[in-house]
Amino acid sequence: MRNFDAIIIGAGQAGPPLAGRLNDAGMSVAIIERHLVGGTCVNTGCKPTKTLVASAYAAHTARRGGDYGFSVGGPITVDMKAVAARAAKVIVDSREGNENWLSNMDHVELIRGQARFESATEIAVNGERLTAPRFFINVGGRASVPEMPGVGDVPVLTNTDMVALDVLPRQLVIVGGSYIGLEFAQMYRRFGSEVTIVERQDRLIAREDPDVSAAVRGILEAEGVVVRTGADCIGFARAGEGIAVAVDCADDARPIAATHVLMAVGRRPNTDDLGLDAAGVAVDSRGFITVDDYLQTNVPGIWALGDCNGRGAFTHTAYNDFEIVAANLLDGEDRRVSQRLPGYALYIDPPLGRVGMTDEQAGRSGRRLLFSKRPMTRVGRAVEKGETQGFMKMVADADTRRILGAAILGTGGDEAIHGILDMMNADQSIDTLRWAVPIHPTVSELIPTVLLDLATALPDG
Ligand SMILES: Cc1cc2nc3c(=O)[nH]c(=O)nc-3n(C[C@H](O)[C@H](O)[C@H](O)COP(=O)(O)OP(=O)(O)OC[C@H]3O[C@@H](n4cnc5c(N)ncnc54)[C@H](O)[C@@H]3O)c2cc1C
Ligand SMILES: NC(=O)c1ccc[n+]([C@@H]2O[C@H](COP(=O)([O-])OP(=O)(O)OC[C@H]3O[C@@H](n4cnc5c(N)ncnc54)[C@H](O)[C@@H]3O)[C@@H](O)[C@H]2O)c1
Repeated sequence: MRNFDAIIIGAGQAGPPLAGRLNDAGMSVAIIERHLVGGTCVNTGCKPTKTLVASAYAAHTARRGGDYGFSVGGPITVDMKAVAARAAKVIVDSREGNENWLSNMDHVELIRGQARFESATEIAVNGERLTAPRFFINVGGRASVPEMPGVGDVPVLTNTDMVALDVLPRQLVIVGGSYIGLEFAQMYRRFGSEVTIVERQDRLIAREDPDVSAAVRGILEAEGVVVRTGADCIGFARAGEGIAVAVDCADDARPIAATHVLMAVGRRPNTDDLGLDAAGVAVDSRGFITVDDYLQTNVPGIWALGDCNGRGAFTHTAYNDFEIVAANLLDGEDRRVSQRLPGYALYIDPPLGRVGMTDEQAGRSGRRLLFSKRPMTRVGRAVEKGETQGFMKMVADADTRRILGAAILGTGGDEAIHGILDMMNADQSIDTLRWAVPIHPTVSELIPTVLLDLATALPDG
């Protein structure tokens, strides 16, 4: 039995920076990783997808050359081997950077293998037992492939397969119309595939307001992505060399022909093979580890960080989990998850930047509200770039004069949203930016204008 001051399970987005802080505090740390250092984000998530999105954007812009006054002298075709190689390099560089970072920590040992709790104070890895007074679980999640008619009879891809694909699917059917589904849908359409999104709910990305869902759908359909919402009878069958994907229950409904099927219907936590029972760590009905506001599990000395605790599903929330735990343990602070503002981006083009409540959530909060909305056709920077799809909008509390939420679906929306996110984090009134002098021409320069336009009803109702 080897003894450490701390054991971290999983080298994803929270584990390595936590190892760094504990190391700097002089603690001996074992960090266990069963697969690839960097976890989902680096190897099969954010990094490769945003690299692929960039390739798709470049191809799309080249096809739009005529809009900008140039031509490329022939049809734009995509070399999927080169596209995949570019993504692979970004992955490997990032992973190696993470590995080097960990190996340079004097008191940290990276152990490759599957960790499993034997008790609340012991884990087994590679047949060896390790013990520590503190455990930090950062095991992340994986794509969920639910039981659906015929799902076991056909090959089904997940994000892990998609980022490694170096061929162009002729007919790609994507089940699930949220972050993963929409990002892959647009990029593969731009690479040249026929793409159909099949979504069970009656609109895409249904956690957003209906106007956001509708605009996102319009953006994708304008590029030739087929969208089938309200899909109530999804099923799969082999059809010759390909796959037939049933969508609707109607008797006369025809299945969609696919060469490839991507399953993008959510993720499940990697908690089923961790021996949590032996440690007595509680999970919820979906397997997410139950934590309190400080990310402590029900067992003293065991914390859970990142996707596996169900309190966030993003790299920045996993990283913030590390910041919270480190600040409380090492800096004597009182940081809590409930202090975190929800913010995220959807990386279709143009991207959707989001912070705080949707209009619908704000409406349900019972507050007196102010709304403001501006189409990107009235944002100079968007006009100049020839990228005028989308809008920016905001909802605020009429009494406290605080912004409650905002969405920027438009060029640069993933960056510009931070002007609002920072204001909300600083708990500033909507009047604060009255005399700000933003830089022209930017998308952000319209944020004070949108704030000044806040009114009790949107112009369109
Ligand atoms: C396609 C896709 C695109 C995404 N894009 C974005 C984006 O643009 N922006 C964003 O913020 N988020 C994005 N995400 C989400 C983001 O990747 C995750 O939120 C983030 O990686 C979570 O980090 P984590 O540390 O909790 O878990 P992970 O990164 O999943 O790391 C967990 C690690 O634990 C290891 N592990 C698991 N069980 C064990 C065990 N028993 N023993 C040892 N090791 C174990 C795993 O191998 C893994 O390396 C995306 C996700 C996907 C799938
Ligand atoms: N830009 C980003 O930050 C980014 C990008 C990709 C992934 N992610 C993370 O990855 C996680 C997983 O993304 P995701 O898109 O797979 O999941 P999700 O949970 O966001 O959405 C799943 C979608 O699939 C639909 N769905 C569920 N079951 C279905 C079924 N049986 N048939 C048809 N449709 C069904 C849901 O209605 C929903 O629209 C997200 O929570 C997100 O945090 C983030």
